Amino acid sequence: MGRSKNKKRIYKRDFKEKREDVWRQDGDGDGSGPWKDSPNTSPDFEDYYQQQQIVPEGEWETFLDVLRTPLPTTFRINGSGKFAASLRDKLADNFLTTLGYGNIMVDDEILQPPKPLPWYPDNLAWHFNFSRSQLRKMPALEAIHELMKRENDAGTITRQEAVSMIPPLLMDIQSHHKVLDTCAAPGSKTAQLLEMLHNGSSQPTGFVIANDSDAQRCNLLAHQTKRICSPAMIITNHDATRFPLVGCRNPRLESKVQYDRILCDVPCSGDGTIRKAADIWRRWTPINGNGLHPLQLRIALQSASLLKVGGRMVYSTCSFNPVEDEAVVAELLRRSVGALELVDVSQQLPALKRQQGKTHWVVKDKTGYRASFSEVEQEPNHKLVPSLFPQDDVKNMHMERCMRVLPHHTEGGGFFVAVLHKLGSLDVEWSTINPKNARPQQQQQQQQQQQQPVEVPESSEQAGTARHGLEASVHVGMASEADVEGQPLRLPPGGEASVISVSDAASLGPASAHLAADGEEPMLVDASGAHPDPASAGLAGATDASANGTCPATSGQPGPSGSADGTPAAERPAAPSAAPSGQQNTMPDWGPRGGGRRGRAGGGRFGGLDPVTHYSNKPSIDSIIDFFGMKPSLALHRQLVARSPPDMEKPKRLYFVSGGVRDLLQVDEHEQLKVTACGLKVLERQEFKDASTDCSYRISQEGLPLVLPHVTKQLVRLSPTDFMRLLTERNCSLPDNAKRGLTHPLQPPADGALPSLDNSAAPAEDVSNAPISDATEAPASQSGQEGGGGKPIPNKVPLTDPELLEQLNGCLLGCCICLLRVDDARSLGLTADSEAAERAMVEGALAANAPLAIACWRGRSSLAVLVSKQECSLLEEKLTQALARNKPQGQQAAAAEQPEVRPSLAEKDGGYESDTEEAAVMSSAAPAADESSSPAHKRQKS
Ligand SMILES: C[S@@+](CC[C@H](N)C(=O)[O-])C[C@H]1O[C@@H](n2cnc3c(N)ncnc32)[C@H](O)[C@@H]1O
Repeated sequence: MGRSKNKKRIYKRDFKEKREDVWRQDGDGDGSGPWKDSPNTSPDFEDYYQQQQIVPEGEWETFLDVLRTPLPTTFRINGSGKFAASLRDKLADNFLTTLGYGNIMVDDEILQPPKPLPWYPDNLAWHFNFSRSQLRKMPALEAIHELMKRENDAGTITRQEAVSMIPPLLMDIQSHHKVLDTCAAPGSKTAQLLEMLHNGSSQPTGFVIANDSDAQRCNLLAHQTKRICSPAMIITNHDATRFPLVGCRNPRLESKVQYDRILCDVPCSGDGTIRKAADIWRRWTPINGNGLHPLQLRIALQSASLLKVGGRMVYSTCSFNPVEDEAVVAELLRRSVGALELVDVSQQLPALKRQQGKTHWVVKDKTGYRASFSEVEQEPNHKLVPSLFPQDDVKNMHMERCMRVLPHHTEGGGFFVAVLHKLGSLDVEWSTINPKNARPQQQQQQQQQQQQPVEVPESSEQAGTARHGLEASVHVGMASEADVEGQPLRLPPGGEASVISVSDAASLGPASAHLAADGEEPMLVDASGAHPDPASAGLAGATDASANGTCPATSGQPGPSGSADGTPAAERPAAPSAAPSGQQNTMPDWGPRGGGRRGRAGGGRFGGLDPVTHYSNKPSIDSIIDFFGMKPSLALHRQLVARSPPDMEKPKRLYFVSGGVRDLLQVDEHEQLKVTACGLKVLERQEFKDASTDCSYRISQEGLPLVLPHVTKQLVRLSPTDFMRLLTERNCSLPDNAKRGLTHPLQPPADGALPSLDNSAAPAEDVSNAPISDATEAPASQSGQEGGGGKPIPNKVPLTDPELLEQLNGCLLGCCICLLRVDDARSLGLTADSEAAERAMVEGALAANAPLAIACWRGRSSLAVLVSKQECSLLEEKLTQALARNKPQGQQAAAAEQPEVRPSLAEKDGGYESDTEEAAVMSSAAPAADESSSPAHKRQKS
């Protein structure tokens, strides 16, 4: 099948990391940002929403007034449990000591101190409302803002709009759940979902798929979720209206993956964010909502078909508009014919004030308001579809269970949420979206929909109002999911093939028509091209590989979601974990996904992206296990993947995936999933040969929080002084008695290039600053020092702590992990040991509360860090703060009297202004006890 004209070729570069500055203050009400030229009024908007009666009587003016004020800044403390609670208390304490207990007056205006969101569980989400000019006027406020930025960088908090935190809280995520986030970028909700998945399990058996149709925005997703350090995440790049139903090829099987939880946070007109994006006032038109409705509906329909029976789906928008909200939900319920119902969540988040969903609304087009479709159906040129309108059946759908959150009720933005439960399989009635199968009355309706294209925004400006809405629909059909090695994928009889077909899509409006136009097959069709007969499916619960047979690929392994008896995977006895080191790996190889060499070189199923394949090179994995003394609790043999052709012996990077992700990839043998990222990078190739090891990999800094609890060798514990010194100098020499001769020289890569450092974490310049000049030894010219090749580094006092040297002597040359001594870490209030690290993961606070540890290189005569400068700065910051916090009282007071100017991370990176005032205000900014090695001390000396 040829490549469609409309398909956009995707390259790896589309997924390169680009960082969003989430702390940038948009529209802070002081004349900067989008508020500057905004009219803050729109007769159309006001008229439309008064007609819709979305605001309770008597509150209209307050509603409008609040919409014209900027949105407060809100953040969420990552994770849950003890770690999150202690950070919450620390922040609360910091706010109080910085701002005092009384009111804050700026320009005769009383400002409220930061306070917790009343409805968010355990006070783990906070908000504050200071404008940029207020920040400037009061250093204490600026200090708070800086603190937030630092904590955000360290991964302990996430800035997120308050209302956007609601959907995940209503999803009841458990660690064995298979979760799909259909429209996930930039990923604030995905991060929340992942934390919830980890709550209670360091290696959950479930997973989260974060999907977005926009390749560039998938990259934002990767960034947003990276700091969670979760092996249970997959990022995919599909049009959610055609998200593939993943399954085995074996025709006897019904091993289709369906999801326990699905979030449809769909593209919408976004007028609920008007306090943040004030230009919406100027660009607002009801036509946006009418145009987005079909896309939203198709995403919801496809999602519902991928939902497990018994599963929960949340549909949400940040739009006030009933045609994007209630109308979509109503049509979804209508087509499900009882297979879906709205869940009553009125008792959840009791402190959250909300409005019930509506049973009546009106639709507006260019000619005016319309109450029902019958008013327009005779008009030749109308562009409205029946599902935009309320119909009689809406009254029986419990629309009061939907919730609309209004800004003046919550001090936040506007939001709409509906929680749905799947009661049974979506059978014949569901497939009536295909006109061929429709009942006569429905056929008539659908023909009308087909003939009358939906009204869409006309100008590009109008289209731009939609939050990643219509513009995203041009991504439809980037890759042909229909074609598996030239053959349409066949479903077993009875497959719940409610995946929307081309003709279905055409019946739903212009974006769908585009689908049909590109001439692709539907993703899952039976041999005749029609939907298989779902009535015979009995499929609803039969989502497991084990339901009717055994998938050869998973033979002997539990299916991805549970057994035929419906027992969730998590409740079944665990499958044998990793093959212990040295033992035969009993895991059958997955076989090449997607039919072998189909990566970039081979033209690729998803042109430009190498396939994700199981890494099963036993000798290589054994050597890693042996070198680092990895415990069998980390199932390296079973759960390592690489982004490379399956026969590549030593790929550059190895990623660890959770059992759930592994099962999913294994079942997705047709490589239907267009995976742009998955798992956690734990190992990077390192070209060296030492007499004592064949290990070709070093541990990547990014993967340390996950790997560390399972490592028993190559661990080096340092005092805070030496640890700080290592972080600031990045390369420390060793005294003569710790120098090592080599039986076999370590070999630099063939091209003479530096071993690659943590590429994703380190920008290119950091790599050029890498402290190792060859694979054997710490730096020569690159770190501005002499040395290398075993020569001592002049002007450097070597590390001399005998205990440390003894440990280094016990290490093999090569990668080692440096971390704080257990007692020191504990007394500084930092995570110290593997048990605590495990607990941090179990609480979903992964990276942020991992032990202070750093991947290093034990060379012949030096110890050098293997991470970027930025990474070192973050750790340095964390240690400095811990040392300052734990200073004896007297020293803290002295430090407060004579505040020292400590270079903030931001300042060092050239990102923000100097934080002189902050240093004066925040006790945590006082210099470290370890004066000689603190950055401040170094600066003073210089
Ligand atoms: C409202 S945003 C999602 C926000 C996100 N859930 C979060 O919490 O950060 C909508 C997203 O849907 C994506 N999108 C638009 N059309 C889509 C489609 N057909 N399939 C999948 N994603 C789509 C956009 O690229 C955009 O990132």
